[in-house]
Amino acid sequence: MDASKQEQIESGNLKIEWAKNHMPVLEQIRKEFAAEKPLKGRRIAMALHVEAKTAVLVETLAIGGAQVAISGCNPLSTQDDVALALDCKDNISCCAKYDCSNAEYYEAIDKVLDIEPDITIDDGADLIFKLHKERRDLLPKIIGGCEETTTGIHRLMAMQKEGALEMAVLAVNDAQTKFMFDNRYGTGQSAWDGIMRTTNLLVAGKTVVVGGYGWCGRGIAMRAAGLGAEVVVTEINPVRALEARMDGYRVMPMANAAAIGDIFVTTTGNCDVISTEHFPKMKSGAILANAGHFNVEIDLDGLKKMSMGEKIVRKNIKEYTIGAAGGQKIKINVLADGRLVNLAAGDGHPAEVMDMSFANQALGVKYIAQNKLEHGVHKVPAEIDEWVASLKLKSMDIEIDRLTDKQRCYTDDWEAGT
Ligand SMILES: NC(=O)c1ccc[n+]([C@@H]2O[C@H](COP(=O)([O-])OP(=O)(O)OC[C@H]3O[C@@H](n4cnc5c(N)ncnc54)[C@H](O)[C@@H]3O)[C@@H](O)[C@H]2O)c1
Ligand SMILES: N[C@@H](CCSC[C@H]1O[C@@H](n2cnc3c(=O)[nH]cnc32)[C@H](O)[C@@H]1O)C(=O)O
Repeated sequence: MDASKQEQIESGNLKIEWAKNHMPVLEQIRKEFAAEKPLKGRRIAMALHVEAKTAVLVETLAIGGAQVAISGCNPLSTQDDVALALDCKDNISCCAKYDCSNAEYYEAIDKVLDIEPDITIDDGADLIFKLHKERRDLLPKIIGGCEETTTGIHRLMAMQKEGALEMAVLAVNDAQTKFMFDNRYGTGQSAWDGIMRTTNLLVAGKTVVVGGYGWCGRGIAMRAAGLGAEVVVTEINPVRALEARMDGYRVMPMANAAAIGDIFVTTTGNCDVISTEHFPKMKSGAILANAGHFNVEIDLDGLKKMSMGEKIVRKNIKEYTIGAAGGQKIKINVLADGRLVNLAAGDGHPAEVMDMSFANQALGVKYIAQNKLEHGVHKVPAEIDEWVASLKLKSMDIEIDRLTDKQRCYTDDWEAGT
C-alpha cells in the first residue's frame, strides 16, 4: 500500500476513534452486540453520509455479526479518509467517494446492493428508490429497512400511499430521541459551524433569513439569534409561522425577506424556496446556504441561467453575478453548491447528537432482525426511544425523579378535583 493511502487510513481511524469516544449510548449497544451477535448472518446495505460518526454505527453493526456495505447519501458529504479506513475493516466494504458525479453516486448504491441485503439503511431514500425501480429482483429477500431523515420518510409515505412500497421501513427520523435533538440542536449547531468556517465572516449584526420553521429551522434560528443576528423566518404553514413570531422572530414571505437578508439558510425539504423571483431583489454579497435536502431548495439551475458569470471565490463558495434593475450587478454567494452546508462544508452534526440518532438505527436494525414486520412505514417502538433517552441521561450523569405510588394513583384518577 502506498504511503499516502496509509496516511489517509490513519487519519480516518483517528477521526473514528474521536467520534467513538463521544458516543456513549452506541458504545453500550456495541458491547451488547459483541456479546449477543443479534445480527449474525445478516447483510446490511447502507447509503449514509460517510464520515466518522457513521463509521462508528457501521462498526457497531459489523460487531453485531452483520456483513455491511455502505455508499454515500450525498455526492459532497463523504470524507475519503474515513471511507478508506472503513473499507479496511472486517466484514465492511465502503464504496463512497467525495465529489462524485451523479452517475458515480448511483453506481455506488448499485454496488452496495450487490451484497443482496436483507436489511437496508437509507438517508433520503435513494437506496430504497433504486431497489424498487431497478433492482426489484432483490426485494423479496429484504426483511426491512431504516430511514434516517424527514424527507426520506416523506418519500416513503408517498410510495406507501400509491401502494408502491414493497418492504417494511422503520421511520428512525420520527423517534423523539432523533428529531428533537439531531434535527434541532444538531442542525442548529452544525449548519452554523459549516457557514462560519466556510465564510470566516461575522454573524452578529447580520439579518439571517431561515426558510422553514420545522425542527431544523427552529434550531438554526435559535443559534443565529444566539450569535447576535436578527432572524427572519419564512413559512408556508400558519401554525409554524405563528410559533416563529411568538419565539421572537420576524415572519414574512421570501419575496420580502429576499431584500433584507444577509445570510439565507433553507431547511424545508422543499424545492425552489429561494428562486429566480428572489435573486434579483437580494443585496449584493448575500450568502445562500441550504441545510435541508439534496440541492433543490435553492433554484441553482435558475440562478445559473440568469447569471452573467460565476467563479469560485473561496473554498466551497461560488459567486454568481446577476443583473438587476438600473443596470446594477448583484453578487450572490452560494455555499457548497446548495447541498447540505453542515456536511458538504463541515463535519456534520456533533458526535453526542449522532450518538442518539445512530443508537436508534442500531436498535432499529436489531428490531427488524428479530421481528417480522409488514410492508409499510413503521414507528420506532417507544421502548427503544425511552431506552436511548435514559442511557443518554446516564452518560451525562443526570438523574430524574420517579413517580411515587401516590402520584401514580393521582395521575390515573379522575375524581379528585379542587
Ligand atoms: N442538514 C441536516 O443535517 C439535516 C438534519 C435533519 C433533517 N434535515 C432535512 O431538513 C429538512 C427539514 O427537516 P425538518 O425535520 O425540519 O422538517 P419539518 O417538516 O419539521 O420542517 C420543514 C418546514 O418547512 C416548511 N416549508 C415547506 N415548504 C416551505 C417553503 N416553500 N417555504 C417555507 N417553508 C416551507 C414546512 O411548513 C415545515 O414547517 C428535511 O429535508 C430533512 O430531511 C437535514
Ligand atoms: N441525503 C440527503 C438527505 C438529507 S441528510 C439529513 C440527515 O443527515 C444526518 N446527519 C447530519 N449530520 C450527520 C453526520 O455528521 N453524520 C451522519 N449523518 C448526519 C441527519 O441525521 C439528518 O437526518 C441529502 O444529503 O441531501
